[in-house]
Amino acid sequence: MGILSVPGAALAQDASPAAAQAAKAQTAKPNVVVLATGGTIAGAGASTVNSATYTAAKVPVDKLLAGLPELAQIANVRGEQVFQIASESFTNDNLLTLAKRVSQLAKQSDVDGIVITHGTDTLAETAYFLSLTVHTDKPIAVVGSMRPGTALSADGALNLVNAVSVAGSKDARGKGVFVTMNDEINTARDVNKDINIQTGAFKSQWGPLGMVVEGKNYWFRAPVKRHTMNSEFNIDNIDKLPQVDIVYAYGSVQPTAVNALVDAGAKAIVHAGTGNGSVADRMVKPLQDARGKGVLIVRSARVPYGFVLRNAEQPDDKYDWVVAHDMRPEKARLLTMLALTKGANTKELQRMFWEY
Ligand SMILES: NC(=O)C[C@H](N)C(=O)O
Repeated sequence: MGILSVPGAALAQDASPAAAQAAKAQTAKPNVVVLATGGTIAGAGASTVNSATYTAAKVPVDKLLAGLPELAQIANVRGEQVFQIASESFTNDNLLTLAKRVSQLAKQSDVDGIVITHGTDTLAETAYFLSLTVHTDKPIAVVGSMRPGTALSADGALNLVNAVSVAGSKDARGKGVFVTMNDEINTARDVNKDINIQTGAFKSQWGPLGMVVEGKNYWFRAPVKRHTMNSEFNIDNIDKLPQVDIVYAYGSVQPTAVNALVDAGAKAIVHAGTGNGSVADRMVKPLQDARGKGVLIVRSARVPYGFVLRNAEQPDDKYDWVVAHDMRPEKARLLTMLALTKGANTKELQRMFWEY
């Protein structure tokens, strides 16, 4: 073995404690904590051909990590089981518990990055919630899989290795919360689940930030919207989220749902409108009435791409409504809930939709 290949060989020239420490820091692996919440990445099917028929949230985190010896080459990894649920069953309480734990860990000097394993159905929502509420510049990677580990061509193993790699990387610092699926690094704000049966399910309409290939990150863009360190929301100060619900638009839609939600105490209603957030004529009055009772109205679109323009389709200024910009209804709901924890009015909420 040549002298150059001996780790710490440089110490031979300068054996001072400071130099030794610097050399150690250079070769030391990052400490990454994996918070497991369930989902298909922890799922198991009856046979290798069961890629879509299986039970989610079965495999405990220690078993998941033990099955991936590759992780030890990238980082010092330890796991914590926060929940064991399929992500369609996530609640506001789950979001609060998870975000508070992420925030605690991010403050620890012995943690360099955090990975959250999660079901894919609401993964993009949780990732966005974390990016809005956790004040840290440490990388947070949220990851899932489209196939259980028992299936042929299971995608969870590489997705998780890539998540740990990104969470442990210095070059990912300050860039917020990521979703690392299918070799791509997407920013939490933009990414959504767009396909429900293939491994390339997560897409951002504005493109990924980069890719992970063989444990190395290749960055092409950086997020421009406010997140993590620059957010005005802080999970350490939030213990409860207000009721915000979504009303879906379709031909023949009736005001039944809007009226029921107002009666049930909704503080805001996100309208998942057709086209550019358009609203059926028979829905305008019920939404105006809701606004009259103090309920915030957010006009979003059920169309997955593009963005809703203010005062196009409906006179938002006149009705005192807010537009969700390019946020899908389920993500618009999260930002609206957080805005309400600060007592935001429609003007402030609209400002937030432009900024986050
Ligand atoms: N691929 C998945 O993870 C889907 C599953 N239903 C979940 O979100 O937990």
